[in-house]
Amino acid sequence: MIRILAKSIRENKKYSIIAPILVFYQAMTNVAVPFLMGDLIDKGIMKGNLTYICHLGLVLLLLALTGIITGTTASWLAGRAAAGFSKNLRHDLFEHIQQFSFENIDNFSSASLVTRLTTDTNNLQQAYQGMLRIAVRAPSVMIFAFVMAFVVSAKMALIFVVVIPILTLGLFAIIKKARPLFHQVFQRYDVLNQVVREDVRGIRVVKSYVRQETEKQKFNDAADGIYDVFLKAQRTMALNAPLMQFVVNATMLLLCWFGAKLIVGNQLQDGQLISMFSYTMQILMSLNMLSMIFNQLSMAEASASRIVRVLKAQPSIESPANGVQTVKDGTVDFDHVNFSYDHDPQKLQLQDINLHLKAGETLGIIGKTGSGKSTLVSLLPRLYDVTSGEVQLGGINVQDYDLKTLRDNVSVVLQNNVLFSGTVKDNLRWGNPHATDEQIVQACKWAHADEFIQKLPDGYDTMLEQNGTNVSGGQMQRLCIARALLKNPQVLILDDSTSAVDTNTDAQIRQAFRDELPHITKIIISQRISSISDADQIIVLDHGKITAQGTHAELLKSSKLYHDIYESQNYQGGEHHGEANS
Ligand SMILES: Nc1ncnc2c1ncn2[C@@H]1O[C@H](COP(=O)(O)OP(=O)(O)OP(=O)(O)O)[C@@H](O)[C@H]1O
Repeated sequence: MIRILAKSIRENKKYSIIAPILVFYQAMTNVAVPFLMGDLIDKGIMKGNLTYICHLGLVLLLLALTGIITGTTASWLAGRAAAGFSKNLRHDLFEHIQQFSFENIDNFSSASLVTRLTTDTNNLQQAYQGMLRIAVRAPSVMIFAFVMAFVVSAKMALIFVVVIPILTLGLFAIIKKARPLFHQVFQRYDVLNQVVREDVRGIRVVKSYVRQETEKQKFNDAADGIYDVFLKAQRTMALNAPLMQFVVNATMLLLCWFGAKLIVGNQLQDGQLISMFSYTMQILMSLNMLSMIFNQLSMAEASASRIVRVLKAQPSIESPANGVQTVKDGTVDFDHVNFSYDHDPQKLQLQDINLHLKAGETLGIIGKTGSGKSTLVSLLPRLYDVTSGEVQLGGINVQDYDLKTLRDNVSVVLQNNVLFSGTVKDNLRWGNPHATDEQIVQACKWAHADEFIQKLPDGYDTMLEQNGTNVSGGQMQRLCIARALLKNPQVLILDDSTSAVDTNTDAQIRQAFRDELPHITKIIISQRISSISDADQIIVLDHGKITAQGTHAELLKSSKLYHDIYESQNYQGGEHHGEANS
């Protein structure tokens, strides 16, 4: 785990090495000061030796100054190293997630990937900063203060031999109790993130179904969940203060008692007793800091393992070495294709699919909800890989293509397509970053989007809100089709992508495809018979199987399901008057 995370340190390595060295130096100065102070009192002040006071005073001043400078520099370097580390880690995570297949995303869920990129990475940043400073400072101060205490007075230092194990046991018992609670806090943050994400993304649905109260309740439950566990954890951690107070006071009392005895017996000097007080504070405070950093590191461990799980996950679909770089044409073949999302041959979502499409042909796909239409088309651009059988494009197995080449040549307008914040033109250029303005306008004309874009306040430079909330559903679908056309693909897949477009415009878009883009193979999934009735061939899917195949006229005779859908859409003389009733 550490080896994988350490890869993200990179250019911050030098800061990560220098910071602990400076922290160590600062710790040494902190430990040296009480010893020299004691000396200054005993040999300088008590004996009225001004030269000694001046010399030692100067040394003390120098130590204090260098301690402050190294401490401040160390803080700055550790902060910089930790921020740089988390920036790299976030970048590495993001890059890795970009290579994920749909299956990988399904496995992690997008909400949990967001938490890992944000909350978990923040935890690691704080833990890393703590590691560079406190995890070095606390043990260094503790060990050296302990040694110095022995140097000053071995007899009195024996007090620490008794006190330190008691305090250590107490502190770690508290942490042991609080640790699982802190882990729970982070899990509950996941729940809160999920609720907020869902609500914010679906705010329009929430409002239209007047579900604000339910959503508020869900949010309150999640927020209260965090509050409750956090309160429990803090209640446990609050025991730290009385324990520390008790141990510090008890140690001071013991020191006073033994110290007074030793001073009376001339075995200890006043300055040495004062040094012992300082060392007591340093040792006990360091122990407290150690327990805190131990807690922070153990919390970060949970975040680290969640992040490493993502970094270790291999993309389930990768580009082959020396993949084919060109696609001859848009011929599509499905040869005895079976598919299961769970890789389980007993739970197939697609069964024995056989299809042959010549380049430029149009295939219509219709079937009930959940019959496997989207699944079928997702196999062509390798959004998922077949469980058995073979899918070919241009006569070559899709798995033999370079993945970018394949996806550039198979343009998919998905069912839940999204637009991103930016101008209309920016969004369209996702299809082809080098597209000229003329090419953009042309694609929009084919998709019947040009007309409404021209009417937008700034035309093609109009800003779109995230997910295209300032355009209508049908306009968004047409923009997505234009974006897909700009890729100049061999195959264009429209997965129910004109459902919000009126039938007239839908027909005009298909007409444009036929007239202007005859070389592109078109695969159209639709719930509307009118959207596919003029296709060269149509397949009817039912429970993952092709139950009928042919032209519109043939299917009306041969497929009862097709006929029923046709009837339910109230066709009269080829005119469409309704929607699919699947
Ligand atoms: N990511 C997924 N993981 C697991 N099962 C899935 C996944 N996506 C779809 N399924 C399942 O696969 C089957 C086919 O789903 P698919 O989305 O292909 O149907 P569809 O015909 O396109 O439906 P619709 O018309 O509603 O879009 C369904 O039973 C569905 O629950």
